[in-house]
Amino acid sequence: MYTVPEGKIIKVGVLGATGTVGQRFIALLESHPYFAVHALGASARSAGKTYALAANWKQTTPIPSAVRDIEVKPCAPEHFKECAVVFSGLDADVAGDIEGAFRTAELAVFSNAKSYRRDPNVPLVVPLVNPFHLNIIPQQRLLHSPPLKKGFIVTNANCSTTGVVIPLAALERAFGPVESCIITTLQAISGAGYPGVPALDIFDNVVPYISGEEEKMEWETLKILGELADPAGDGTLAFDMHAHTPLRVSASCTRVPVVEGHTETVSVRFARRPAPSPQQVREALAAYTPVVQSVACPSAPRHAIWVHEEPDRPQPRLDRAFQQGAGVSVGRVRQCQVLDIKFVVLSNNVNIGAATSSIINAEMAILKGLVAV
Ligand SMILES: NC(=O)C1=CN([C@@H]2O[C@H](COP(=O)(O)OP(=O)(O)OC[C@H]3O[C@@H](n4cnc5c(N)ncnc54)[C@H](OP(=O)(O)O)[C@@H]3O)[C@@H](O)[C@H]2O)C=CC1
Ligand SMILES: N[C@@H](CC(=O)OP(=O)(O)O)C(=O)O
Repeated sequence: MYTVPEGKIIKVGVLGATGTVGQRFIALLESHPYFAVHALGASARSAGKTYALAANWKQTTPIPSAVRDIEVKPCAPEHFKECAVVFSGLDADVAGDIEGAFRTAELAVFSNAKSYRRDPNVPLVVPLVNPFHLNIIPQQRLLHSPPLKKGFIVTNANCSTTGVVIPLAALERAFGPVESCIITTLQAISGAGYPGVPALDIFDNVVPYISGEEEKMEWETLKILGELADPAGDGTLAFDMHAHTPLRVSASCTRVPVVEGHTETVSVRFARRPAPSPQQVREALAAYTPVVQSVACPSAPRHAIWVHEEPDRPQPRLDRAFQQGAGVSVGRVRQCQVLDIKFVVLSNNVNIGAATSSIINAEMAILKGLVAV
């Protein structure tokens, strides 16, 4: 493993820097031990302005002084060529073409958009779950036309998927495969970006539909919890989509009048009989230590999963800022009369659901020697 020498600065760029996720990147990177923001990109509406003028800043901390006067550039690779890492918070409508062009220009892209999540050579990485999926990057480079030396794309997951796969990974590590999982989400309005859902739609209301969200959750969970395998034994890697035991996931997604923090109610059935007890599940969740913690990624949370004993937790307003939103909070672990166990999970959709995941993924890729720094 590569170790970033003390005092070394790694230049990074942020695409979609003015948006909800982009602003969170900027806020988090301000105190990062070795990443320094070097270039910012957004649409033609913002390009040419200083960041302070272009961004309608909505974070609870002030705009970092180091970025206030940086000129926002169009999202073209030539403006980012000095960046070892490029984070993307681009709108999905444009992310596919722009991120693809950045990869072709030999840049390392860590994306929040859905555009490449289903690509068989692009890892879909929730850093507290499957950082070993980064191992497909050399193959991704090789299969690119022309083959690449440095460029690649890593995606992170849909924010609701992220919240649920962390406890599911902990349960699978402790008790073996989960067979079925039924999820209902209560998603915050910040998940829809800015300005997001109109006030007249969400105030005093619950909207029981988020376009494409249920399908993403049901599919992404299988890629993330699956293995990166070599099915033909010829060195060609492929994601096995949890093939060792079929995993059935059913998601129902709703939008609720919460600003930040996605709540999800989750019921699971294990393959193993007898199933673990609620107390065994609580202990396994609390004990879960992801690899990114043991290799000291600076943005990894100290507790991947915080297990609440109080009967009325987790709650978005109380728990979304815990550990800067880098872990998840679980509570109400109890017996399920239909499947085996049910619980509630709360994750910060803009932090571990988006920007924090990309940052830890980049830290891990650097430690693995996959990024030219
Ligand atoms: N919000 C969340 O909780 C999560 C979001 N995501 C994903 O992250 C991405 C960003 O989401 P979010 O921050 O919420 O979205 P926003 O709508 O808040 O921000 C979108 C960003 O994309 C930029 N942009 C839009 N059009 C163009 C263009 N033609 N060329 C260059 N830049 C453009 C905008 O720049 P400008 O200001 O100049 O218009 C802005 O910086 C999306 O793909 C989303 O699906 C993933 C997980 C969670
Ligand atoms: N759709 C999610 C956020 C998001 O943008 O997800 P994705 O990156 O999968 O499109 C939400 O509204 O909360």
